[in-house]
Amino acid sequence: MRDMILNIRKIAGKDSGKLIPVILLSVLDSMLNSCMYGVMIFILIDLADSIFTFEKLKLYSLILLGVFLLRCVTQAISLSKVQHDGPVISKKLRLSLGNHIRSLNLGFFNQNSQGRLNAILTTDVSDFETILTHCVCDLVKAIAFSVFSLLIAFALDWKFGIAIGVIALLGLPLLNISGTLSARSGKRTHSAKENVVSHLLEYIGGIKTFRLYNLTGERFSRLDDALLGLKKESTKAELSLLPFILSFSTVTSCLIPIALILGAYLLTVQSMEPVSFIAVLLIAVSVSSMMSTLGSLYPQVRSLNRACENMLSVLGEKPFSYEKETLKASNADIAFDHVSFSYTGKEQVLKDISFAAKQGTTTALIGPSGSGKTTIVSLLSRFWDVTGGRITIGGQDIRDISPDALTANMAVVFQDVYLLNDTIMNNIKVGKPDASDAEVISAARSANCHDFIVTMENGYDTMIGEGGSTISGGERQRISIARALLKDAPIVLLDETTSSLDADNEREIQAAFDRLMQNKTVFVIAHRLNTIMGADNILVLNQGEIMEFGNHKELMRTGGWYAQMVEQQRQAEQWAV
Ligand SMILES: Nc1ncnc2c1ncn2[C@@H]1O[C@H](COP(=O)(O)OP(=O)(O)OP(=O)(O)O)[C@@H](O)[C@H]1O
Repeated sequence: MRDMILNIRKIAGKDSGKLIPVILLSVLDSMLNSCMYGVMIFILIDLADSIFTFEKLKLYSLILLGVFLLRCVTQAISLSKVQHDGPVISKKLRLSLGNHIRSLNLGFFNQNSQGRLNAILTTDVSDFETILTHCVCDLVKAIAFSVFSLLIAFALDWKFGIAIGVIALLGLPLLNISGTLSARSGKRTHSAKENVVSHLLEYIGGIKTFRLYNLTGERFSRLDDALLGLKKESTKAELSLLPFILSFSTVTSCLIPIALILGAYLLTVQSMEPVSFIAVLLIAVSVSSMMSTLGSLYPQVRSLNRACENMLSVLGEKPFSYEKETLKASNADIAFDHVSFSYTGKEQVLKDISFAAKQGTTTALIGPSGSGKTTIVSLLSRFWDVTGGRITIGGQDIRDISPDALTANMAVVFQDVYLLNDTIMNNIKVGKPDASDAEVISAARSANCHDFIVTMENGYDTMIGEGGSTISGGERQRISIARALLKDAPIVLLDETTSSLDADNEREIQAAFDRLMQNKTVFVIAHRLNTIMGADNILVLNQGEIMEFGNHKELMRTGGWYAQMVEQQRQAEQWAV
């Protein structure tokens, strides 16, 4: 329990303090509830003593009405606080989780499936909110009511107080076992849920591929298996808890017959008034039902720890460290200084890479598939941190600069163009959120996408589906080029930029890039050699090592891998002619 409270404080921070008034109001509500029983006992005593007058009726009615109204107010305040604070806590939590995830290197996503992250951001956050704001308060009410009732029972007759206390103590181990079981089975059910979400996301995202390869049936059966797994785990969880919840409620139900037998005995030996006997029976019935509520709430509250642990596992991941919020460099010269890198910590993907790219120059990265071209560009964008050596911009180590400041200085057009589920106008404005419509249109013209945009039904206000699913690959790429043009950043990273364009488009786009590249430091990954022959430097990579470095002429003179590739391409073109 102590761990859980510490975890709640770690996660909700100052917001966990918002719970204190709600918990106090719950205690007050339970106290008022017990008061009503107290008043009823007084009425019974007065009736038994035949001193129940009209004046007393008025007094008791007034007290009961007052207590009732006070309870209404208490519950209204508590409920409105819960309704207000709950969504605030979950909103802040989702934002802080999202913000934290944003600051992590991409290795985090290699180790955490989309299904797991999805389950944490949705299920765990809403479980945390619901359990914390509703179940915890109900649990406090049930405990407080039982304690107050126990005190009243003691006041009426200490023997009844002891009887209720003993029953409660007998139930505690059962309650503890069901809480522990619930926590364990909750973990298994949660991981089955993660599995379902992963399969669901894969099924939706890969539906085109599955259809093309006739895999819809097989993939659907995997999803079906995952759903079956979830059903099994949920049923197992319910069934494993059932005996303990039932035993707990049987033990607590024993309160009523015990009170009856004990009361009957005390009545016969004349050590108890009949009226006290009836009052004690009333208390036994209400405590018994309150303890049953406790039995079903406690396992739920214990599962709060699972949600806390999952969220803390994300929040505990170390974000990128940096010293400076802005990049203050006099130029955009980029240098790789003995850089090595491994995604897994085992296999070296880049080995001792050193080269310099001066501002205003274009460096083309070429080499066989898997040689490390994309990795170089990813390291420059600080999607990952180098494992050896350093990368500098204008002499500053990029690890000293905040990832936001770094990417603010880069315009990127990667292979996988992701467009938002928003209008074309807003998708291009991603490059410069405060750009005017005229600037957007000018960038779109330069990227050769204005013409196709204006033919669309709503022009620049046309909505693009999630990921850009409603437009063609070439159109998606040209919109992302317009974004890069609009951003006009000092560093430009291009990855396979012209692969989805036809020859006419490619010429026009190339002209737009030539304008964009002026006085910028450009890195371009291209498989077609004719697009990079004019580059200032060509870096040929092989298995993570620099094989050749120089401009087209220099590399042709050395007659290495690059020269062979150019020769092969020439011959292929001649064959084609
Ligand atoms: N996220 C990742 N986790 C683990 N290994 C990775 C990851 N991304 C790439 N790799 C591995 O790193 C190596 C270099 O990959 P990279 O994508 O940089 O090559 P590339 O030269 O750009 O290839 P291509 O031309 O096919 O795009 C490959 O062996 C690849 O399998």
